[in-house]
Parts: sequence; C-alpha cells; structure tokens
Amino acid sequence: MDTISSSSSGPKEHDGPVLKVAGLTKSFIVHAHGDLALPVLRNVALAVSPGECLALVGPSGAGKSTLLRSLYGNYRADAGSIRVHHDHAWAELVGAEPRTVLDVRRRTMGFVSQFLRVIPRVATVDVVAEPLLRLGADPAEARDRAEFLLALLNIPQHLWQLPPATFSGGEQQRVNIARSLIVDYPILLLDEPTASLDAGNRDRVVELIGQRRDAGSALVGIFHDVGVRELLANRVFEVSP
Ligand SMILES: Nc1ncnc2c1ncn2[C@@H]1O[C@H](COP(=O)(O)OP(=O)(O)OP(=O)(O)O)[C@@H](O)[C@H]1O
Repeated sequence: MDTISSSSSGPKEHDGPVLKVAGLTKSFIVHAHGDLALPVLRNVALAVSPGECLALVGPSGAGKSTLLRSLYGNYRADAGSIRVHHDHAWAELVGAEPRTVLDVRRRTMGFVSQFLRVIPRVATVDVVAEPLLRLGADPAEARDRAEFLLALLNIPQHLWQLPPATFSGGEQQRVNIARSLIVDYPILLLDEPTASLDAGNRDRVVELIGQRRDAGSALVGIFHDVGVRELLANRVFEVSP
C-alpha cells in the first residue's frame, strides 16, 4: 500500500513522551440518583512516546472509553494532569481554556471514533478535507489528499460528491477514518477504529494506522479485536474497575 505523507509539520519533532498523564481521577455524578458519585478513574498515570501504540485493556465497564475521552477533553477530569507536547511546549489539558483544547485538537491530537458526526449537505470529499483546510492547506491539495484517502479506504468514487448521511455504517466509519488521518497528528487516540469493517477494510485501516505509528505518531487506542491489538499495540495499559 502507498505510504501517505502530509503537508503538516509531521509527528517526529520530539524525543521522549509526547503525552503524559498523572494522578488522573474522574467520577461521574448521576443526577437521576440523588447526585450519586460513580468513581471510574483513580490516579491513572501513563506516558506515550512517538512510535508507540498503547492499548487500553480491561473488562467492560472498567473505564477505557472514559479514559480515552478524558484524554481528548470530552470529559472534565476531577483531578490530575494530562500534558501534551504541543507547539514545542507542554500544554496542560486539565482545567485548560476551551481554546487551548481546540488548538491541541486541531494541530496535535486526533481522535478516530467509531461514529461519524455527519454534517448535513456537505459532500464526503469536503468532510474529509476539512481538518486540513482548517490548518490553512491549499484547497486543491486538501481535496487531492481527501480523494487519495477515500480511494485507499475503498469508498467508491461515485459517492465522493454525496453527503455521507445515507452511507452504510462501515462506509461512514471509513469516511471518519479518512477525515481523522488527513492531518498527520503527532498523537492519535483510537476508539475501536475497525469495529464495523469487513476483513479487507479492517486490514487496510490497520496498515494505515501502523504506518502512522512507524512514522512516529504516538497512539493510544481501544481495540477489542485481539488480532488488531496484536498488530498495532506495542504496550498495554490495564484500566482497572
Ligand atoms: N456519561 C456517563 N455518565 C454516567 N456514567 C457513565 C458515563 N459514561 C460512562 N459511565 C460509567 O462509567 C463506567 C466506565 O464506562 P466506560 O464506557 O468508560 O467503560 P469501558 O471500559 O470503555 O467499557 P466497554 O468495554 O464496555 O466499552 C461504566 O460503569 C459506565 O456505566
């Protein structure tokens, strides 16, 4: 398979960890039950370096998704620190201003989820190109790269001009992967990136993500498929309930 390169500065800028988590603690407050506190993460500490892929493992309900979403800033931590190497410095995400979190997401830390947040009426090729355009890329170059990724991920060409709202689950997932990989993020969070894919597409996505790891991205992921985990992860992190 072709190796893709990006117009962004690329992941290999820093030796040592690019993501450092310490003392991370998170409870959910369940308002329907008298503001009951449900502790999920207690004192989590981890670090991930360029070229590494850390798999989050643990039983269902242990807190893997909560940890991944907390790293991306979707959930607010109660205590602790999430530091990301961003713009040649360290950005602390716990307690950060929303604009800091958004800037880290735009340039440094991508998230590949199972589900595409469909934007109505926007053509698939533009959905995929958008993260690169936001970084100021040339529109023709962003479009070329979007088309390249869509072809690589087996999205038929006649679908590229249509909005992905009516696509199958697996097609939407591949559009989402193309959109998440169009920027060469130094850190990539992966939530079951191959969940609804057939074997051929799963292998292609695994290869693409493996290329990112080998090119120096730091990956943290949830991979329920043991075969996928074994191909991608070089370390595991046990999330305890
Ligand atoms: N938004 C929320 N509000 C309240 N409780 C939540 C919320 N999200 C998750 N939880 C609870 O936190 C715990 C951890 O959930 P989480 O989804 O992180 O587990 P997981 O390890 O990813 O599980 P699985 O492997 O089944 O996806 C569960 O008990 C869940 O019910």
